[in-house]
Amino acid sequence: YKFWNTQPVPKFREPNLLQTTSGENGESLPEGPILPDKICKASAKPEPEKLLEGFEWCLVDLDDKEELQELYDLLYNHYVEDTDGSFRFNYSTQFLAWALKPPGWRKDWHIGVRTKSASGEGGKKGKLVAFIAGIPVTLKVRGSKLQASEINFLTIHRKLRSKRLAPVLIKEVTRRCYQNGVYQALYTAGTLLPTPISTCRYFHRSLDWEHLYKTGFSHMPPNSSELRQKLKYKLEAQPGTKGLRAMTREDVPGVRELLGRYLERFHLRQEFSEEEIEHWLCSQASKDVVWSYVVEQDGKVTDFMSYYLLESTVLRGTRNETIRAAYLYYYATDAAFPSPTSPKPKAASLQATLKARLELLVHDALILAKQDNFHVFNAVTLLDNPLFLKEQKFEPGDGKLHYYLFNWRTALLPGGVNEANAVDAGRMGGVGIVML
Ligand SMILES: CCCCCCCCCCCCCC(=O)SCCNC(=O)CCNC(=O)[C@H](O)C(C)(C)COP(=O)(O)OP(=O)(O)OC[C@H]1O[C@@H](n2cnc3c(N)ncnc32)[C@H](O)[C@@H]1OP(=O)(O)O
Ligand SMILES: Cc1c(COc2ccc(F)c(F)c2F)oc2cccc(OCCCNCc3cccnc3)c12
Repeated sequence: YKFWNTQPVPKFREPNLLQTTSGENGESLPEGPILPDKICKASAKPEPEKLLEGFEWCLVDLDDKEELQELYDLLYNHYVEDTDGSFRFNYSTQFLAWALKPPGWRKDWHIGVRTKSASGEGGKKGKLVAFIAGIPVTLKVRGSKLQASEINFLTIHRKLRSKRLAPVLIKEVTRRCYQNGVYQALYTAGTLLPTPISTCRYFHRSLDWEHLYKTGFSHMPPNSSELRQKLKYKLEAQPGTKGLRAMTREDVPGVRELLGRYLERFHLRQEFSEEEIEHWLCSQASKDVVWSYVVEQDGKVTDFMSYYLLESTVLRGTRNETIRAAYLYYYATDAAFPSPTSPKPKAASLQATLKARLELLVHDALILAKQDNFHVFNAVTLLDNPLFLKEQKFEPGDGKLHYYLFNWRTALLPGGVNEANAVDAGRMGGVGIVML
């Protein structure tokens, strides 16, 4: 039987709020909202979506250690696994607090579903069995600036799957966004839903091949050996870039300016305030979650790069093994801009300069991550990543990362891969947002 009253079939066919620019008979439609703001606002009911008996809505208070732990436990046991169910993301409590409480965060966008506790009203809290979260984000999509929400960490307890609860959670977070005057949302998913605006692919660069082999993350390629694999991924003991040092709060204005200019080269990107740059890259909240480095030359920040820690639990093994993965986060370099002195360089030589610079920065990131005992370094084919993935020995992952923009019509964006799903540096300039 169904826990959830399947929503009455809507009288009219609900507009697909995820579509690209061509209409039914191929005519090109204008960029912009699919449902006008005032329609969204008017449609936001004052009451939450109905849940069937035995379940109730709740807010998950991430400032409460106990509730943060409950969320951690729900995700630890029921969040995303890789395609063949060998690994599951293990977002730490510090990571979740950092990811879900950026400047401007809203308590009413941390939405949970609990079982109704036996003692009815006001008794002990029931069990947290589902969650969905949104955070506020300022998006730039081609020429448009949107105050949107970023939706993430949608999770339903395994025992409550395939009961149409996900659409109820999505409707509820939509309602609360509308109530707050937010009519667009950005999210990623590994599953193919109506109309992604872009599709990327993730890549993995081995740092500790033996550990990845032992845990079943990596396999022995034909006619290779453990020694040969270790040699293939061997790294220098120290980074090589002159002027490379850990980012500090004093670097925030310089990094914000550099990143802002660098991201203008991508059709989909986020605008960051100084508070947001600090939060995401070098705050107390990002400690032990994000590592950020700058390159300072003649008192100026000319480059920066960062990566975040996200462990995965190994599900098959007996001993509760873990994979410590570093994920390439934001970076920027002034090698992307024509230098004011040299005459207008040809695009090809500018890209060659950028590629060379990014190789050095990412190679140093690999060395630093290896120093900190990470087992693997992951990256997605967004930003300028296609310029260095192959050379830096990243191998393709077995899934895709689809980007979705809810209630905003815009043309498809290149995701750094071609039709054959191979990395393609000719398909850059689209996605400039790194999703956690
Ligand atoms: C303006 C503001 C708007 C705000 C909202 C914007 C939209 C936000 C959208 C959410 C962004 C999330 C971003 C992330 O967090 S992506 C990570 C998602 N989480 C996981 O993968 C964790 C493990 N899996 C689960 O917990 C469940 O399997 C989930 C919860 C994923 C589905 O639960 P369940 O397996 O019990 O299924 P159901 O019977 O309830 O419902 C089946 C329906 O749900 C559709 N479905 C399945 N997976 C997803 C998915 N990842 N995004 C959107 N829709 C999804 C599916 O097409 C089907 O619809 P329809 O095709 O039959 O109609
Ligand atoms: C997703 C994803 C994978 C899929 O493979 C794994 C999934 C879970 C694991 F525990 C694991 F170890 C994987 F390799 O490998 C990645 C490497 C780099 C970045 C990745 O996703 C980044 C954004 C994930 N955010 C939300 C989300 C989560 C899951 C599916 N789709 C979207 C991924």
